[in-house]
Amino acid sequence: MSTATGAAASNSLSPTTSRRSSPSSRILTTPRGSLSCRLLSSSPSQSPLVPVSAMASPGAAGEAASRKKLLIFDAEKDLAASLAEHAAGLSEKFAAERSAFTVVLSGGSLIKALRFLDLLENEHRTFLAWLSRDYGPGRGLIYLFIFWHHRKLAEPPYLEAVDWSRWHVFWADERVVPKDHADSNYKLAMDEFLSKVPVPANQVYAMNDALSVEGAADDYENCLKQLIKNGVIAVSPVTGFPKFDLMLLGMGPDGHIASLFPGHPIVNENQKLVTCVKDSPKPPPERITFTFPVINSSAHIALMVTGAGKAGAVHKALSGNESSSDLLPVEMVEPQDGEMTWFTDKPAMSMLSRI
Ligand SMILES: O=C1O[C@H](COP(=O)(O)O)[C@@H](O)[C@H](O)[C@H]1O
Repeated sequence: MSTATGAAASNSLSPTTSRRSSPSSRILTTPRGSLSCRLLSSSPSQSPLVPVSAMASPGAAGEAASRKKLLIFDAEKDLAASLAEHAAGLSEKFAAERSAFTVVLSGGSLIKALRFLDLLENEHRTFLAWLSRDYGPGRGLIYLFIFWHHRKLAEPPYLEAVDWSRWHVFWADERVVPKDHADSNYKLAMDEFLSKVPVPANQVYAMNDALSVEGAADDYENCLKQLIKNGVIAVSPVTGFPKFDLMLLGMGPDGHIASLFPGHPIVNENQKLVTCVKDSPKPPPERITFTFPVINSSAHIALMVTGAGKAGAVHKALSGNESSSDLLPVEMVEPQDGEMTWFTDKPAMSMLSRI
């Protein structure tokens, strides 16, 4: 059995998750291959999970196992910490290797999981509440004094350890609305994440919101091509498409990723880097999105899927009962020149049976 080498175990930048979690590892096999599976739980013996169904091809499964990993967390904060460690570790690796770290964001719930800052502050609040309750308000006040006094040291390690100047930030998809609109993925990321970390503003590549949906897609594709010429974005020698260092994806309850929706013809786009949709089933209707060849050429894909509302799509994706002509977009995420890690929780996995 191969063991998942998730970020929590491998990254030296922060010990937070490995300190708090008690991991156990398994292989999750599916008809379309297998996933190295790590169950991260504060009480692993009580944790349910994990699905196994017949493996179609041992050879292909072995290859897929090395490319796909599944992490299942008990608590949202542990998932967020592990995702943060994963991103920080890759940032360190790529900044050293190629002086740039190209990161692709999505919208939705993923962004909440990237809020590195709130994570530790919440932990301080919890610790403070415990200290005050069990040892009296005096101890709580002393801790509060030390915390504020050493506030810079107490801030999450990423702020100091990550070389944010190497980050180049993109979006896997964007809703075609003004940048200050509540539906904008750019606004969400700026408000919740990018405004809290010192990524240089000229390395944040937003969609041009002054253009039509077609114009915005072409403009974003041209932006990518220019950055390939400049050497900021790598190219996959396997696919010939841009190879982003880290692609952060979420998944909708219907199994969509980025703005690639089930049954929409653009899921079959195999030439363009960026395309558009004018009839998105989820509002707003006009969106631009990376195509599958770009997504699947990434060096690292992190797919964050949490909550019971996603359990149906997760079940379909990981149990593989449907014919290949009926794949959900999430099932079409297949790294061609890299690896993929699912960051999930137990509610999202709840429709899958135990091993
Ligand atoms: O519309 C979108 O939805 C997906 C999933 O969002 P979530 O809130 O269910 O996690 C998101 O990944 C995508 O970027 C966004 O445009």
